[in-house]
Order: sequence, then C-alpha cells, then structure tokens
Amino acid sequence: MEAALSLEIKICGLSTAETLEASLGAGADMVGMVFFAPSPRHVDFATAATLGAQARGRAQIVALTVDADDATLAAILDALRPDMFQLHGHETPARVAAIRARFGLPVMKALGIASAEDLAALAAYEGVADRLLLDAKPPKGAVLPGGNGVTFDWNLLAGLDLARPFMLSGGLDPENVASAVRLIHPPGLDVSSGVERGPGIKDPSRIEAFLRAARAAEAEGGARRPTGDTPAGAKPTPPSPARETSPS
Ligand SMILES: O=C(O)c1ccccc1N[C@@H]1O[C@H](COP(=O)(O)O)[C@@H](O)[C@H]1O
Repeated sequence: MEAALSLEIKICGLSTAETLEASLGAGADMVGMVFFAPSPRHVDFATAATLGAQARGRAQIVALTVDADDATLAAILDALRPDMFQLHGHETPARVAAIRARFGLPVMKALGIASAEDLAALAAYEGVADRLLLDAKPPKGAVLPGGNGVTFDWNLLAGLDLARPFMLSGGLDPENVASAVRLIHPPGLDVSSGVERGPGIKDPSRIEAFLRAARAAEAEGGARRPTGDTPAGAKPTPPSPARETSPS
C-alpha cells in the first residue's frame, strides 16, 4: 500500500478567482490572502470575502497580516472568515498568545532566519503559536517583510526539532522546491513570488508546476509531518509549553 502523502503546501498572495482556482485545483492545502497595503498582493475586504467563499471547505484559508491591531484583525475575520492568521511582522510571543486567545483561531508566526542565532528565537514562539513559518529575512531596504523571493541557507535547519509544525518559505519556486524538500524534509512549504510572472501576478502554470514538483519530491520520501499538528479546519489545540531547540 502506498504511504499517505502529508506535506502541507500553501500558496500565498492570491488575489484573483482564476489563480485561487488554479491553486485549489492543483491540490494546495492552504491558500493565503495578504492584508498589507504596501504589498502588490494586498486584497481589500470585498475581494477577500469573495475569495474566501470560493475556497471555503476546499483548503485552509490563511489571512496574512503584519503587526495588525485587534480592530483590523476583527475586520479581516468578518470579511474573509479565515481558518488561520499568519503573523508576519514583529509580533512578540505575548502578542501572538493574545491574538490566539482573543480570536480563537490557530496562528502561524513567521520568523526570519539568516543565521544559527536566529533559531534561538524559535523557542519563545513554540509555546504560543500553532505553527512556525521559517522565512528569509528581508533584504536591506525592502518595503515588505516577506514575499521578496529570497532564500536563506536551508542547511541551518538540518536537525531542527520543533514542538510545533513548521513551513519552509522564502524564495521557493518550481525549480528549487524539490531540492528543499529532499534536504530539509519540511512538514510544510509556503510560496508566493516564485509562482508569479510579475510582482503580485500569480501564474497558474507555475502554481501547478510548484505543486507537482513538491509532491513528486515528497513521494520520493522527502517530507514528513511531526505529531502535534493542527488538522485542517480544526479548533486550535493548546500549544505545548515552550522548550529549548537544538539548532545543530
Ligand atoms: O507576499 C507578500 O506580499 C508578503 C507581504 C508581507 C509579508 C509577507 C508576505 N509574503 C510571505 O512571505 C513569504 C515568502 O515569500 P516568497 O515566496 O519569498 O515570495 C511567504 O511566507 C509569504 O506568505
């Protein structure tokens, strides 16, 4: 019997019905909508409501925010009705815990990785976030804290043992994703600009190519899902207490 495939793949920054449909049709597990005005992927509330209705029940819907206040999060919740918040700013562990408690949704905290020292920051978030998203740090002077299409040294993650599931992101694309899966065996992947034909313009053929390449690498034995994962659409489970990570 074939082993069940479990690599979770998120296509982020979707802003049109056509590219959302391409992602859902190609088997994305999560679809992300960006609520950050400086981003070329930013969606207004009306568009978010329409896209949310299209995706509901077919994939987990993720609302990406950057240092958003409670009023903004409440408005996003109303419009999109997401399954999860992705916090991609400078949210502290206390702020992550407060958002999770107030809104009753799982939260995924994005953290920039550039060196082994950055892995030390993960411990503080393991106890409060349902998932971690390990992204490249933005280049100097970048307007966006993510979605810049830059990778980091994946070797830094070798041997990483986290209490919560993580998604690998930053500069992934259809050409390099198989290498990432084979090297890191991540439980999840997140991609945005690598499946675009221009800033903010998703390309259905690149979305499909990304999912195909990632799934093929997974089928070769390149991905795993740790225990403690939050199943699709599930209520958030209390994250386990923070514990030390071993970066080596
Ligand atoms: O995509 C954006 O516009 C964005 C804006 C603000 C914060 C994060 C954003 N995207 C996230 O960044 C990473 C990496 O993106 P890329 O694949 O390197 O383009 C990804 O997690 C997106 O969700």
